[in-house]
Amino acid sequence: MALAAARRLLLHAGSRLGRREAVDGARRFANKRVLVETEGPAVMKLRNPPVNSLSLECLTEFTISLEKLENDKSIRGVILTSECPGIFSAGLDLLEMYGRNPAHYAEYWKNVQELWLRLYTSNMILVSAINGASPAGGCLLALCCDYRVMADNPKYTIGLNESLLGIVAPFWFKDMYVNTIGHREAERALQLGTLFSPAEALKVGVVDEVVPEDQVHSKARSVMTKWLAIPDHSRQLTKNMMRKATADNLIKQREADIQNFTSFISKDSIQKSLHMYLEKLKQKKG
Ligand SMILES: CCCCC/C=C/CCC/C=C/CC(=O)SCCNC(=O)CCNC(=O)[C@H](O)C(C)(C)COP(=O)(O)OP(=O)(O)OC[C@H]1O[C@@H](n2cnc3c(N)ncnc32)[C@H](O)[C@@H]1OP(=O)(O)O
Repeated sequence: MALAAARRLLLHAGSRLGRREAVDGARRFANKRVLVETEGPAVMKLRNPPVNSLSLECLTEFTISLEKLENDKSIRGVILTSECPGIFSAGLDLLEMYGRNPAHYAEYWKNVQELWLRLYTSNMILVSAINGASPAGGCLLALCCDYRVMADNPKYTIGLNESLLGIVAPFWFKDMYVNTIGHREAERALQLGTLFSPAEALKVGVVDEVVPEDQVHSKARSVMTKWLAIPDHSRQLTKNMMRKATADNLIKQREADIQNFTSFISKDSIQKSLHMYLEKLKQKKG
């Protein structure tokens, strides 16, 4: 209920902002954590500092922005990137999965599923300009895209590292990984929780291209131009043919997946693992 109300408020605020900024001449709309520019190829920028973690608010704003773009028939493609220096996205917000109650976990997971289903089955062309670290849920966002361009900076890593946190990537994360890099590579990377450097990610197929950091956005734009030259109807039908079974696999068991997540994440042993991981992140500073 609370989330539905927040969603209505955000939609309302989003459209108000949209109108005001259009009057200024810049075709863009924004909410607090997501900025969307629709001048030229549409660009969606995550801006949830310090690390673009996907908090419930961030997920909601992201989903709403995507919905608005999907409803605008003049927009055929979106570049997904980050406004936080050195970070694409740190993935799901650990604080949404730690020390909360089961109802909160269920609500959070429903919204994670929702964003994934929308991104993965989007009719639009999605290109990610990965301009920073992209672990776990950050990698998931990138994997939903049709093409991934990553900055050539060895400090940036990408991959599904859940097992390093003592948690398990859900079956639909795994399915998408298998679809992208094949069964053997996915099996190894998931068990080890591998975070790939850009060069390794390119080799294994987690990303499609690695370019110098200052060329990530221009490369993403030129990729978009190429993809936009393909007729929408044939490209969309092909994308649907490739992805539908994977998405349907979650759709048919959404409720069970929410229950699984809620009971798994509520376990004392899992909460303890998350606590230790969060402490490790804190200690890294000191
Ligand atoms: C068998 C049945 C299974 C059923 C299903 C069950 C499944 C559970 C599966 C759940 C899936 C989860 C997927 C995820 O996405 S989990 C999140 C994984 N993310 C990470 O591991 C990233 C952790 N972060 C980092 O590695 C680094 O922060 C960094 C992104 C590389 C950036 O490094 P740096 O620039 O040095 O910044 P700091 O490390 O100092 O961080 C700043 C600040 O941000 C906090 N933080 C970092 N990441 C997160 C996060 N993901 N969520 C929340 N908060 C985060 C960090 O703690 C610092 O906070 P303080 O300033 O307060 O210390």
